[in-house]
Amino acid sequence: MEYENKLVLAPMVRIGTLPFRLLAAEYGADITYGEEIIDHKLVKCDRRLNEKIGSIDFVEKGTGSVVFRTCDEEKDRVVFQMGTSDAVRALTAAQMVCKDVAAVDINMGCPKSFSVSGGMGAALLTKPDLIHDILTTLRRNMSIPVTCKIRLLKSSQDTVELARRIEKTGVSALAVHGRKVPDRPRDPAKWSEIADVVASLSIPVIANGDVFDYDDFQRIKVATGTSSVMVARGALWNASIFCPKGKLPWEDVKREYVRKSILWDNDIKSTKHTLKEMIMHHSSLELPEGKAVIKSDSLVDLARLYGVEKSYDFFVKN
Ligand SMILES: Cc1cc2nc3c(=O)[nH]c(=O)nc-3n(C[C@H](O)[C@H](O)[C@H](O)COP(=O)(O)O)c2cc1C
Repeated sequence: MEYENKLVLAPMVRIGTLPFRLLAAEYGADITYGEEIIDHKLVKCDRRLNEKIGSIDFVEKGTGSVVFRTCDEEKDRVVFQMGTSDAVRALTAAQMVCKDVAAVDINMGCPKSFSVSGGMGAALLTKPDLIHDILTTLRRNMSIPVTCKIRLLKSSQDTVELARRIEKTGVSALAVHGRKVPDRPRDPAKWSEIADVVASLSIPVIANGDVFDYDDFQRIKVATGTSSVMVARGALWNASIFCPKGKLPWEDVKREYVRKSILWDNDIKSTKHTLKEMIMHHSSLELPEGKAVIKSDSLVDLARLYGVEKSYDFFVKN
């Protein structure tokens, strides 16, 4: 996979499942990251072909829950993002999915206590030897691209130093979220510090942070000097942000998301969570639509709510 000149859907826990990734791609995303999946969880899964819907599922033994679902249509652009703190376990997990995805990415930016206390996510940023171990192990043993996603360190110099070490492991690209570990999402992303990384590396850098409109793609490219841009919240709130002609009405985007969730038999909890996040941004969960989503028990309830019963009938009959 190439990483130059790409519009990228960022990894988002509980959001970046198959229907959301396909939605973003339909609107113009070139590369779509899946939600972070922890290596411990993936290694407990079996790979199964789901003949009913034509997906490839990684299903947890014992519970039967689908941990990762993908399909042939996205094989050349989907990135499997992993949470890990151990090179050997990361490799075991990566080898399980490598034939079904375009690349594997390691999350080195998540500041949440669940990740950090397990030595994953942003905890890795202070362990350059472990980063080296994980990335070189994956690189040497995998034929698909390996990448990672970091946050900024305390000083720009520290970030550049770490980015240079990461580049030496042979990764194909580096995504940089322009915030530091203690920063909140409302703090502005520091595009100038991403620019320092871009200027110091030869591999493609994917700039991430505060892209909310199509015009922002050009602004962040100019400000950072890179050609590839990753979007999280801007895509969550309206996945058609990737359309060069401008965003579609969010009502249409939401309905298309529900339709795809039905066709790909998406987990109802994850579908509701994504819809609630969209509604909270544009309106309120206290209004009738929000209340109805909260009350929905199944995809058929959501099909009725959004007037896409035909998709549900198609799903049931086929
Ligand atoms: C709902 C949500 C879930 C996220 N989950 C992940 C994740 O699984 N892995 C990751 O590396 N970053 C995750 N992030 C961080 C985003 O990928 C991104 O780095 C951050 O939101 C900044 O981009 P933005 O300004 O476009 O939102 C998440 C962000 C949001 C809003």
